[in-house]
Amino acid sequence: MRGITDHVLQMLSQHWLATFFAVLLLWAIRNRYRNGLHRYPGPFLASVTDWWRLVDVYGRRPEVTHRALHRKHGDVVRLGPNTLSFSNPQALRTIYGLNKGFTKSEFYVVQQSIAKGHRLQSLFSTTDNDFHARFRRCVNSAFAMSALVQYEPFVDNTTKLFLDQTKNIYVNNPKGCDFTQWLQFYAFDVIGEITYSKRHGFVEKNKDIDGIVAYLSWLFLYVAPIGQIPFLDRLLLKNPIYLKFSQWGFIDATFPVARFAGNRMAERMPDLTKGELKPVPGAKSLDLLSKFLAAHQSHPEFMGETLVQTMAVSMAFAGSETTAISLSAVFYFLLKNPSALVRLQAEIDDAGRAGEFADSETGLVTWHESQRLPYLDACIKEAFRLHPAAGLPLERVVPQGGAEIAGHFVQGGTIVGCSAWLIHMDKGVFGEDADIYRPERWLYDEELCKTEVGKKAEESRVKEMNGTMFQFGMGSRTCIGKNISLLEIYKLVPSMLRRFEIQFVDPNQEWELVNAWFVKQKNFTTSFKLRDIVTPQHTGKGTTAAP
Ligand code: HEM
Repeated sequence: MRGITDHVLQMLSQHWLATFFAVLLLWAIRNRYRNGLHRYPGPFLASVTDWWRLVDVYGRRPEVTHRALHRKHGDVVRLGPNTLSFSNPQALRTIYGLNKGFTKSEFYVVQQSIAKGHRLQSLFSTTDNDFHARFRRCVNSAFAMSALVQYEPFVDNTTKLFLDQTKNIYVNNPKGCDFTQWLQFYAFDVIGEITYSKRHGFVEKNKDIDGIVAYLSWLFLYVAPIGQIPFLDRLLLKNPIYLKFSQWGFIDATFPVARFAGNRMAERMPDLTKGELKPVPGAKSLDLLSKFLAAHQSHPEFMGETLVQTMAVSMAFAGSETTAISLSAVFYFLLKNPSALVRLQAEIDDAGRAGEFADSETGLVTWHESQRLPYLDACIKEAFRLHPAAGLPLERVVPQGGAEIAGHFVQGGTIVGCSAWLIHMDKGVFGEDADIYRPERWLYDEELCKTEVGKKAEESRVKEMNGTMFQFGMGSRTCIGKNISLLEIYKLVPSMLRRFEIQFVDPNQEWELVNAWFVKQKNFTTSFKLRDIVTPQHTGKGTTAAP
């Protein structure tokens, strides 16, 4: 027996190059035929190695590749040896449906932040459905629509400051404004204020405090490609040696956002260093941190200090870049489509004349006032549709036993996902002109609504579009901060348009997109001029709209 082993080892060492290629070939064949996925079309290299998709994502425009591949191959495309992308909206209900047993893939684990050398398993990044369900139950009420009322004053503070600072810094400024960055400063400060009743200070200082924005941008640039081969993360940022050194205090691997959260918690809870999670006596606050602390008090066995901190950190992680990207998209498409901008401006000014806004001094619009502006709603939805923030398929692992997805049986363990960049282009749902910006598609066609049948058809058309929108994900892992981000967007857009005339500095300049998991815009430079805020017109019988 020993003789045979020696002989084989000798052969292998003599022919190591041939051995290496033979092993490589076997590995490629195994990958190619894995889980029966060879039936699905896609780039050949993608079927044998995940390096194909890593390189594609590293190119920073994977959504363009995904669209081209689906145009060529149809509804299902193989993006990796074990990965399928679905573009048919029917797939959404199965992959993201409640209690279907799909779990998030390891892509999300790469997004865990680190504090003092420890990974923070967050609501967003956990792959454990039971842990997630328990965690979500603890914090869900803090994000309910009814809680919005409590957060609106926080949003108002930052929005008023933002309007004033836009005036002070950017009105008639010949250099113009890097609008995406400016909106990101806004989104960071709003989320800081809602979470801790304290802004980070981006808008006041008009600068990236503690390099948080730059760090986050860098992190997403890392997460997007490395997430395609998550194992690499263990060799790089979550290298156990690096983490150990950090735990021993030799290096500081704490994410700046986590440090900010830690400092705010320490201010709020002086006894934190003694391991006690007790708020300052008498402190009264309606912010998110106070709600997470209340969740700790009602579920102390589950919601410990780490989870409270993780939740606070997640707010900045998940809620700033995404909101800023969506706000940028709303403004960008309006500026690129002057007829839509004119119509929206008219809707807002008419409401101003009709006395529908309580504030005629700062231009601030309340959430309730914004809900009475249907064309605003259409413009925001159309921007969400054409530029969803997340730019990669939201990956899920098929449960053991496999699943039928949009007419295809897929084996357990396969990674599957849908990208909003494809779903939102579905012509069957959004119309033949799905690839152009047309907010009117969200409004009922008045002509058709003249008959009962036509009205029903219009209602079901718009209902189907709403039900297919995927910018916030779907199912049990749908965005928990959706209502907060809508609060910001529906308030800020009309408030800005009441107060300023916004233009491109160079009308011919197109923005540049960088898809680093979230699709961030660059080269979106705008100028601002002050507008006279339209005030209510008094007719003697109260306030009425102008003709
Ligand atoms: C326009 C702004 C936003 C967009 C487009 C957006 C998008 C998303 C998407 C697509 C997901 C699901 C990811 C997946 O299934 O893989 C998600 C989850 C999440 N979002 Fe948002 N988000 C936004 C704003 C916010 C805000 C403001 C917060 C916090 C206040 C937030 C916190 C979260 C959290 C914690 C999750 C994980 C939820 C869970 O797994 O239970 N997001 N978001």
